[in-house]
Amino acid sequence: MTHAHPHGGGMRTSIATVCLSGTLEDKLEAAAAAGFDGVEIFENDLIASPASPEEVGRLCADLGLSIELYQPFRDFEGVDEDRLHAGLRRAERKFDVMERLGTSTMLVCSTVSPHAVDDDELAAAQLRTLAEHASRRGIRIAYEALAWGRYVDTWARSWDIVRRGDHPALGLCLDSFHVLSREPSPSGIAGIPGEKLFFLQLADAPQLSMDVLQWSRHHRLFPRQGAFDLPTFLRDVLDTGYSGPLSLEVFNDVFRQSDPNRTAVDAMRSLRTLDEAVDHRGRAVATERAAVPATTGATTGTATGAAAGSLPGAAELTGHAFTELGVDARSAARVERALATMGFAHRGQHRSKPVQLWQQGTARVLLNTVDAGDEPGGVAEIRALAVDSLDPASSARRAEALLAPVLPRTRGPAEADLSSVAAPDGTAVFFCRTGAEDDVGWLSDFILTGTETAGGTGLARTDHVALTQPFDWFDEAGLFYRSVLGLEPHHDAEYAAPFGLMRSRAVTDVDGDVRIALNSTLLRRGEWAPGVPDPQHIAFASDDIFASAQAMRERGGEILPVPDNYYDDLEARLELDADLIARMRACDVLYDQDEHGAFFHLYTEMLGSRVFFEIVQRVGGYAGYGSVNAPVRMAAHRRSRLARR
Ligand SMILES: O=C(O)c1ccc(O)c(O)c1
Ligand SMILES: [Mg+2]
Repeated sequence: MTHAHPHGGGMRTSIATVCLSGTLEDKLEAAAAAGFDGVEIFENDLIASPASPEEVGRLCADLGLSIELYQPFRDFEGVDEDRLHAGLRRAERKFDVMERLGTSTMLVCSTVSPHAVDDDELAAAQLRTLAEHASRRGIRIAYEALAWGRYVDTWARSWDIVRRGDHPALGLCLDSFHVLSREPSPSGIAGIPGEKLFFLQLADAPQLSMDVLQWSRHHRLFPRQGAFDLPTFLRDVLDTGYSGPLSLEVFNDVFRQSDPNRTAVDAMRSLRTLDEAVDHRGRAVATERAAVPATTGATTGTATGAAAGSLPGAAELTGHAFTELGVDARSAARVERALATMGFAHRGQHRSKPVQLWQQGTARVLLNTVDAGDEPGGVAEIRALAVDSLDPASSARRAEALLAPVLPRTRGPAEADLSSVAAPDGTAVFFCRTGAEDDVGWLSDFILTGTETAGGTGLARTDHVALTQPFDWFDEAGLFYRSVLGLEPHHDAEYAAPFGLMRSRAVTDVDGDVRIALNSTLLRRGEWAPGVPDPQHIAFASDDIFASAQAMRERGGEILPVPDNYYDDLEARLELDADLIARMRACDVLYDQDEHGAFFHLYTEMLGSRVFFEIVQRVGGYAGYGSVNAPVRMAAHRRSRLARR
């Protein structure tokens, strides 16, 4: 079902000033720069501004922003006569402000006042009076049920009151947080008449069991960053015939402190991604890949048109093409030795740049020599990851349409015309088509050394790339990879590690050909955490990890030692074959299992400042990343670093 929008030009996009950090002026400039059509002005932002309402109105107009809403007006309804008159007087003064700003919709949220009474008939009558006053000024009232409202705390009850109020200037404001925090799959929204739906606020959130007010005020996220089913919610709202803006209203402790320009871009990317999810999936399947023929790079009409310009569907990805490590004079030998003992061959040398190509199977690692830093052991970090796409040009256009910063070509390791964009943490993401007939030929930038990859240790391909994200960018990064590469998030996990709580989330394509694992500390890290600047790693897939481990040891490879206690615990927890445990113990192989199958993995030591390698074997469709074993790995890395001091 497609929604031809009545105005043809697509729905307006809007963002509440409360989503962004800084002064009102900072917020407005950031919203405009990210391409929003309008804003919700939060009263506190206006009160703190030295600009008069007229000046704010003019600034918005100059920036091309409409003021879609003024909010919030609190604790109005369900009161005695004296309080009603005080409320109406207060409202008239706010209508004055709105007139001077040039905006005509005021949000009234359901009362939390101890003076209010539980009487929907009274609330409806008083809101009708408010709407009557508003309509004389050309203003409309949008009534919103706060999830923690004193009496009115569901959308259904707020809609019932609006209906009873029965005034053309009285309508409903739906806020996805208030609705979905209480009712994950609400029914009946599509039955609201579109003309009574005055405003729509969109916010996502992680699934948390906590006080709903705290949940709302601290943990909201932009759509597709959390756990709410926003595509279905938005579909329902569009089915009403709603034609107002799609407005983001996200209260989030991190966004309140972050560069507003960056947050506004994240917000716009989120809206475009949501818009596409509504459009592509119809009603039910959240994880289905967009049914767009990848090789045509076809663009899709979107449900709301909120994706300004056209958003090419995500092209099918077929694997990791390469991962680029930056190494310096001190770390290079160690990284090269680790690759050699893992059975990689130094297969090529770049024609004009200090870049080596190492390969085994289809697993490719580029070593790019960079300037030395001051880390003990030398710099070693992941600078780029490259995916193979059936249509790299379309992938690059999609990334641009999703506001990914396009990187200058000189930044890349290749001379072929490879497009790349910067992920939130600065990692470059390249789109390749390695070995295809119409390959842009990044491999031909390398002069082959003649060393062949035969005689490796049985590593077939890159299984996943794991990137540690700065605390503040975790949700932004998850949305970035999800939307730009068309991946789906899986395996959110939290675990207690030696240096703090960790959070991990993987984003993968449907076939598991491209897997990116994101990790972060759950809280900001203090001073105590070890001198490890956020480790990163590349995992390679083996079909026989014991043979790979054996071959690696024969070449003098160092496998990260795993404590005996780990195997004793494994023996206690799981009924595994004693021989199997003995083999794991002998090879320092870790183990995990899920409902699909089993997972065996081993690690190298830390190489240089922050990189190590992993070898993994997935058996029977195991879909995770062994995060249960991460604390053991972290403790072992800590020990080996101390030993090397
Ligand atoms: O947290 C609040 O008080 C608050 C205020 C206005 C809103 O629109 C909202 O959703 C929440
Ligand atoms: Mg709201």
